[in-house]
Amino acid sequence: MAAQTAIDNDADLLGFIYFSKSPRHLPIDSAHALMQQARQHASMRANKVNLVSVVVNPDNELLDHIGRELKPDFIQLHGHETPERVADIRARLNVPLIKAISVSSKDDVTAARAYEPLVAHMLFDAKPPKDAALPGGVGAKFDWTLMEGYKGSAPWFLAGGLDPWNVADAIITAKAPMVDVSSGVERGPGLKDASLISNFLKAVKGI
Ligand SMILES: O=C(O)c1ccccc1NCC(=O)[C@H](O)[C@H](O)COP(=O)(O)O
Repeated sequence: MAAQTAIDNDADLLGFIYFSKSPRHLPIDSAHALMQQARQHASMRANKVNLVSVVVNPDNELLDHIGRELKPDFIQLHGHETPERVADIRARLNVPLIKAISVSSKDDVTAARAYEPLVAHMLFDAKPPKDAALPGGVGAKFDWTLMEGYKGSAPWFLAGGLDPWNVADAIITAKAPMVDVSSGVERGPGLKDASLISNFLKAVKGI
């Protein structure tokens, strides 16, 4: 299981996608089973791993369902949720939030300020191509130097087009405290690859 490889290589967080257009989409029952296995594996190894439910413009019904059934450590909002909507979600759920921002310019990075008081972490991902079916997980990179001077009020994630070969350079260039990856550790859409996962984590931990 990919999650086990990630845990064995000291990943801090694992994401479980709830978005039906994604090749990584996991219905709630499947996510529940995988998250249970991941929690058991982490506790056997005395590793702490945080489990993240990733959603896109979720309605309240879905959020309540995820909160109740999956009990994730974080919920990642990867759509066009406004700061007002994020504030509503924060008031509704007792789950720390991660807000993803699609970046193609410095203004996108500046837009993060409005979310910072509302969330545990920001995640900066590349703006997907216009015709993309997915808002994330498409392997698109952005100019990492756009993160220059961004401090953030909490540790933040860099994402988008990262892989075992470029992640060290990305961390150094963007001065990123944390990174997130999806397609860069896959051998095909939705097919996580154990050796890519372990090489990615070795590259990150080796800095
Ligand atoms: O990965 C998906 O399929 C996905 C679908 C819908 C919303 C978000 C999604 N992924 C979110 C992530 O946090 C990815 O890790 C991030 O976008 C980077 O992806 P990649 O460029 O493929 O590493």
